[in-house]
Amino acid sequence: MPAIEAVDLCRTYSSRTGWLSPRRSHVDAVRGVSLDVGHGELFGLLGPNGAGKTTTIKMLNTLLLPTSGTARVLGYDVARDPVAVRRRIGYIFGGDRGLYDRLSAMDNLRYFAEIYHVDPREQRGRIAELLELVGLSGREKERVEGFSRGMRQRLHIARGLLHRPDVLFLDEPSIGVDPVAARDLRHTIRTLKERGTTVLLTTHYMAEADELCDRIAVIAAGTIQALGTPAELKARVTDRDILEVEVYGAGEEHVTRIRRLSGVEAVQVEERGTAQTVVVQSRRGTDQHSAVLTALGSVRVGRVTHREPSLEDAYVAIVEGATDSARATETHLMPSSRSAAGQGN
Ligand SMILES: Nc1ncnc2c1ncn2[C@@H]1O[C@H](COP(=O)(O)OP(=O)(O)OP(=O)(O)O)[C@@H](O)[C@H]1O
Repeated sequence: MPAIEAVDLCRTYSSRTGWLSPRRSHVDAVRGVSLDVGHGELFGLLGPNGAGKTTTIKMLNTLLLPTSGTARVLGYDVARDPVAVRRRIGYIFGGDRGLYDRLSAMDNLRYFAEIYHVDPREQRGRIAELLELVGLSGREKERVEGFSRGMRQRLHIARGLLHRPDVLFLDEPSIGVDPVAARDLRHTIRTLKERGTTVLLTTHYMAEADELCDRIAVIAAGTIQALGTPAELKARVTDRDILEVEVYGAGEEHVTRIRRLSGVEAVQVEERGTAQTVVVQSRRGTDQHSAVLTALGSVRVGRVTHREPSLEDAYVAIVEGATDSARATETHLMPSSRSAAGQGN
């Protein structure tokens, strides 16, 4: 039996908008997600903003009811047995919520230990052990308001582990933390895995996912687009050459021109202060160097480098593939919807 099992999970949000003439709108946030996470596995959920990651996690940890489909955590059905699920899981999300700033780290943990019904005789020992695990020993008497973002995140993790959950949901734990704090967080997450905790992690940082995850599901537009080990996902782009071009002031028209070049499979633009890095994925052997420079026209160009494909390139290829097929479906649907409108006139 897997630690987490989802079968065809769907969630539609319905909301009313407008006051005088209210209208109901629907968003299909998750559309048929199926996955299994093994005991002690560190499983990553990656995807662009709005892909449905948080909605999926919230259905698995009982905060949201699925519209359809089923999910079990440690054998308990999330919809029918939410209390049994909650007793055995921890949920840690990035950001500022969930801690009391005016209290010390120790008082925060004592307070949550009470809420989680941790046996009073065990509280002291467990809190000391968790402070050690997350590297906050010696800082426990300080108020949380003086903590850096990284320290807060580590305190969040300690809080989420107070009741010794077997399964931990980590929703973007490293959001907004500096590289050194992010490395410490990764160390903590790895230690949790070594201790046998099952972890479901969402992150926007590919290097983090590559380093930590046993398997990864890439989710876009509410469905799983690819699932496999980091090596398996990377294997999808081993037949590609990667060209990185540092530019100053490239616009959408330049990116579109590069996308249209024969042999180009995907283009991604990363903003880096005043500069941008245009990452061009092309079929292996189709040298794009001069064609890309021509497409950039008079845009100032800095360093140009060729490199091996990474997990991030695989991710971009998968997400762009999903966007292209969604566009193709829309285009495919458009003529018939137009003609339907035409018939009505
Ligand atoms: N409470 C809500 N009511 C209506 N729509 C919602 C609600 N929560 C999320 N959505 C919509 O559902 C879709 C999926 O959102 P979700 O937060 O699950 O994505 P995500 O992958 O976690 O995104 P991010 O990386 O930005 O956190 C988005 O289109 C979002 O706007």
